[in-house]
Amino acid sequence: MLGTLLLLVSVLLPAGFVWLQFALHLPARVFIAADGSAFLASECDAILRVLEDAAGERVLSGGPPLWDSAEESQHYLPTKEVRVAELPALVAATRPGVDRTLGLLRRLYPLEGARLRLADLYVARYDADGGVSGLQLHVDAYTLSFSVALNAADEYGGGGLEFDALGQVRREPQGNALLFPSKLLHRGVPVARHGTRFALIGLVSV
Ligand SMILES: O=C(O)CCC(=O)C(=O)O
Ligand SMILES: [Fe+2]
Repeated sequence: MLGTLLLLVSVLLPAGFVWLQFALHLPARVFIAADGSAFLASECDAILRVLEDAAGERVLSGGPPLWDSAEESQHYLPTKEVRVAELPALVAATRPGVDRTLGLLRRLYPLEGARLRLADLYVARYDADGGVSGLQLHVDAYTLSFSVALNAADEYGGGGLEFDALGQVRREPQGNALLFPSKLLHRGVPVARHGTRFALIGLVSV
């Protein structure tokens, strides 16, 4: 019994140490990947088209609504999310941009060559009328996070991603990605007045 316990501790200690290193020593910096360095506007349009088609098919087939599937959310908060892995066409449409974004994370944060693992990838939506309009202040469950603006900021009123420490709401143009350490407090500002905001969210463990 004691032998098993010791073995467990000796395995957990280095893993815990590595986690602490990254979680606590990452610079509290938010980077903006602009001008197609993360996602092209055309790739964002393609992603939204896949979602629109999938939502339509669900209605036709009488299946559960596409945007009803937030059980796997990391948040104990109401969200409207579609997991990318649920739809093969969504996996294909997001892959080039996700690969570029992971490359940027590798270059921008001091990760000492550590392997990055995409722990979760989903599209979040916020609607001005009805449903979920925003997401209250929180930290994410992993080490690094990114949020890609899938649609143009003039398609919704209010909205955007706010970082507590920056005291600034970022309403990015389509295709721009915000890259940040997961433990920086942030929130999805409620979409008010009109429209819908779509964001592709990636959570990365190191
Ligand atoms: O709305 C966003 O851009 C970020 C969403 C978010 O923080 C999350 O899903 O954890
Ligand atoms: Fe978050």
